[in-house]
Amino acid sequence: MTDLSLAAPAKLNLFLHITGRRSDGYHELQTLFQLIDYADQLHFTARRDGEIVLHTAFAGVAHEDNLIVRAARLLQRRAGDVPGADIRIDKRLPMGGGIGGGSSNAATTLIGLNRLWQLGLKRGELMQLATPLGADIPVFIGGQTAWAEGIGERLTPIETPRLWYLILAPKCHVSTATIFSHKDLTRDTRPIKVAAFSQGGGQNDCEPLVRALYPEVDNALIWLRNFSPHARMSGTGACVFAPFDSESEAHNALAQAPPELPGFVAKGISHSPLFDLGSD
Ligand SMILES: C[C@](O)(CO)[C@H](O)COP(=O)(O)OP(=O)(O)OC[C@H]1O[C@@H](n2ccc(N)nc2=O)[C@H](O)[C@@H]1O
Ligand SMILES: Nc1ncnc2c1ncn2[C@@H]1O[C@H](COP(=O)(O)OP(=O)(O)OP(=O)(O)O)[C@@H](O)[C@H]1O
Repeated sequence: MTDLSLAAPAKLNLFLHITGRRSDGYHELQTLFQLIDYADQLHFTARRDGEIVLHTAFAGVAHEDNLIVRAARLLQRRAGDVPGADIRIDKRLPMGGGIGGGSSNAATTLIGLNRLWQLGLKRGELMQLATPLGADIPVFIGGQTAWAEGIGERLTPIETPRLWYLILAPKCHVSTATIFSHKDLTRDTRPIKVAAFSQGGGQNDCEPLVRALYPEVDNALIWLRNFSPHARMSGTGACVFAPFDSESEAHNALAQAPPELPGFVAKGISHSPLFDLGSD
């Protein structure tokens, strides 16, 4: 019997500027993390023997490399003696899609096991613990749509217009590490203020490079721009998205998508279900 089931929602990077590079190789960036109501679902059950067992197999990802298992072990190391957990996941988010699937799974695991094991760690403590595991994890632990700086971990919650998004997942896998280490990546965008973004400024600095390397992403953006001039890539891709005022407009566009462009429609949300679970 499952003790706790929690969602792990996706994010879109409404824009992504790379403003510099730190001495440890990580990039300084500015982005707006828009949370959406499209999610994986994780199920946690306590064990008695201290083991962490993920029962759902992922193609191409070893058990110990899975961000769910790595997050659970991180918390276990921090907490010491814990009962362990059986974990299952209903996976919907495309892997390597730039919409934060792995990071969100890790965040939900930390919030879920913190509750299941009754550790009482505060949200800020979980965020700090998680940042070395993935720069995108803190925003999911926070559970709020946010403006982000630093390597993506300095977060300021922000209200965004209530929009629907059509997200397309071209059938290619883009490695975040490959894009961030590429010689042709633009790394010197000047920082902007929130107001400049709200007035229509901002772009995704990874987009030109990923489009050049992956024709599937390029074609997806060309197709989507027939419906919206605001179509953009999320993160380091491969997913691209466009905003719509209504759910029906987004579904109407999705219905016309060619077979090589699977996708889904999601609503932008200001708070995820995890927001109510963390304690500050
Ligand atoms: C592209 C974004 O998804 C935008 O939200 C994130 O910046 C990526 O976040 P993430 O997938 O959680 O990234 P990590 O797992 O921490 O790092 C993956 C790879 O991207 C590089 N990386 C990541 C974030 C960042 N600010 N600068 C980087 O250079 C890291 O060096 C690493 O090689
Ligand atoms: N639980 C997990 N879910 C998805 N991918 C995972 C998971 N654990 C490990 N991975 C590995 O991490 C890689 C990146 O996964 P993820 O879905 O987070 O990328 P992404 O969508 O590009 O995310 P981001 O926007 O954070 O860069 C995957 O290709 C996979 O090899």
